[in-house]
Amino acid sequence: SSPCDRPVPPTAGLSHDKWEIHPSELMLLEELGSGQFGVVRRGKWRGSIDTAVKMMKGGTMSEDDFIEEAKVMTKLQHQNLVQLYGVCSKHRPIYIVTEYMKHGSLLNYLRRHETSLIGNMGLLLDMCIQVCKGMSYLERHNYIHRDLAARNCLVGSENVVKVADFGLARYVLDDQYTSSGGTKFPIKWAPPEVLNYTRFSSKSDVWAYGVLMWEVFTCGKMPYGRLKNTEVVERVQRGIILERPKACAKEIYDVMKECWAHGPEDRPGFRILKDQLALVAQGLT
Ligand SMILES: CN(C)c1ccc2c(c1)CCN(c1cccc(-c3cc(Nc4ccc(C(=O)N5CCOCC5)cn4)c(=O)n(C)c3)c1CO)C2=O
Repeated sequence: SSPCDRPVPPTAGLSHDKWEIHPSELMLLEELGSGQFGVVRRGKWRGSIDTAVKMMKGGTMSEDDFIEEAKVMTKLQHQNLVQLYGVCSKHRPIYIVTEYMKHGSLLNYLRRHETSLIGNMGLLLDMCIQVCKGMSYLERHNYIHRDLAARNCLVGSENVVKVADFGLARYVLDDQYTSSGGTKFPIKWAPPEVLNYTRFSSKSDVWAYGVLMWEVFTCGKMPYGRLKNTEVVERVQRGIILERPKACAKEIYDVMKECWAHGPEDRPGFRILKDQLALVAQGLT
């Protein structure tokens, strides 16, 4: 697309480091929760722009590497990706400033609205399609999420769903999270090649996307229930997959099953998935 029809990131022209945000232009508001890197607060930027501000707790992130990567991340712009506006990196703790999504995580949204969502297959499918569009954009830019799950997607007004925190897994210092043997490693969203060789790719994101679809059609159930991580690893390596959720039509479950092909090369890419889900959505109307 030509530069003129790409939205100019609001950080443009701020300073020669256009991804650098001046803390004086941020007004910090209520706490939204805390994640891998510490507390996140809602903020107003330049008086009017709604933002979420991650305030990096010391020792949680390899900050210099992230600040370098932030320059790339601010260029990833898509209506189904939570936009990184910039960073405040001239002080400690550093701040990561992103677009604000008023309904919080997709996982909590699904659990909070289960009664109104469970019968609405069209809406659940639309949420999956929005995530697929965001992931298809990342795939096109050879960008791997590494921790795609409903907890890492966010919901805005009018049921807009966006993928958040893509690529951040690379900067987490907690090895309980980064090593596949760690207690915080997302085992239940990981394919065999990640469990065995931590080999991440857009095709391992596709496996995780299949699990995210399962989360959506169960309105936020925990995959594999209360099975221990060791039991899940054993099942996944033996090719046992998640069962079809009651609220999920067979042709939607067929797409989920494609995402769980044992070999990454046998899984479709997000572009293909997008087309398949669009056809299923047409068939539903
Ligand atoms: C390494 N990986 C994968 C990471 C790293 C950091 C994080 C995450 C994964 C995911 C979790 N996380 C995190 C932590 C805290 C906040 C945010 C977080 C929360 C937002 N929004 C909201 C809005 C409302 C509410 C809320 O309280 N409610 C209750 C009432 O009904 C409406 C919803 C919560 N969050 C938001 O817009 N962003 C951008 C980030 C986020 C998401 O960003 C992180 O900060």
